[in-house]
Amino acid sequence: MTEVVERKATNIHWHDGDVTRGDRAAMLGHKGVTLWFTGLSGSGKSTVAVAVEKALAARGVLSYRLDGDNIRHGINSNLGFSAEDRQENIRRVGEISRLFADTGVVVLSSFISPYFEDRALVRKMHEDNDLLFMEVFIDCSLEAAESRDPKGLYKKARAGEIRGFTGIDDPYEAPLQPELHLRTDQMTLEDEVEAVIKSLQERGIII
Ligand SMILES: Nc1ncnc2c1ncn2[C@@H]1O[C@H](COP(=O)(O)OS(=O)(=O)O)[C@@H](OP(=O)(O)O)[C@H]1O
Ligand SMILES: Nc1ncnc2c1ncn2[C@@H]1O[C@H](COP(=O)(O)OP(=O)(O)O)[C@@H](O)[C@H]1O
Repeated sequence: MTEVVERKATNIHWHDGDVTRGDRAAMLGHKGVTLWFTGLSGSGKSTVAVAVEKALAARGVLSYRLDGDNIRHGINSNLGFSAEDRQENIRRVGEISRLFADTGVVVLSSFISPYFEDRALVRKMHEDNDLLFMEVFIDCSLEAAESRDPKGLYKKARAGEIRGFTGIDDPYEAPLQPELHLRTDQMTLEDEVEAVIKSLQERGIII
C-alpha cells in the first residue's frame, strides 16, 4: 500500500488476507470504483448521487454514498471550512472511499473538494493501489447554483452571515480533465444518470 501523507506510527506491519479483490468482485458481479462528484454547493452533487444510487440498485449493483454534509456530522465533525480543514476532510474521505472501493462497492463520494491538489491526492490514493477512480465534474454556473440555493446558504453568504463560502468568497478550482463532465444547468437529471451508468458500463465496471 502506498502512503500519501507522512505516517507517525512506527513498528506497524501490513497483514494480507486470503480473499482477494477479484474474489469480492466475483461475489458481487461488478468491480469497485470511486466516483468523485465535485462541484459548487447547489450544483447537484447529492441529487445526482442519490439518483445514480437508485439506478444502480435497480441493476443489482451495490453502491454507497458518502456526502459532505453527512460526513461532517460524524467522523469529520471536528473540521471546518478553512483550506487546511477542507484538505483534511478530503484526505479522510478519500481514504474511506478507497477502502469502500476495495470492498467492491461503487462509491459515490459527493464533496465540493474545491482544490486541485486535494482531488489529485485522492486520485493518487486510488491509482497507487490499482483502484478505479473517476472524477465527475458536477458543473453548474454560480448564477444557477445561487438561484437554486436549496439550503439558503448563498443568501446567508451574500449577507455576510457565512464567511469563506465556496464560489462567493472562497475559491473553486474546476477540474481540467474529469472522466465525466455533467452540466447540470443544461442537462436533465435523467440524462446525467444515464451518462454515469453508460460510463461505468464502457469501463467494464458494471454490466
Ligand atoms: N463555507 C462553506 N463553504 C462551502 N460549503 C459550506 C460552507 N459552510 C457550510 N457549508 C456546507 O457544507 C457542505 C460542503 O461540505 P464538503 O465537505 O463537501 O466541503 S469541502 O469538500 O470540504 O469543501 C455544503 O454542502 P453542499 O451544498 O451539498 O455542497 C454546505 O451545505
Ligand atoms: N439537472 C439537474 N441535476 C441535478 N440537480 C438539479 C438539476 N436541475 C435542478 N436541480 C436541483 O438543484 C439542486 C441541487 O442541490 P444538491 O443536490 O443538494 O446540490 P449539492 O449536493 O451540489 O450541494 C436540487 O434542488 C436539485 O433538484
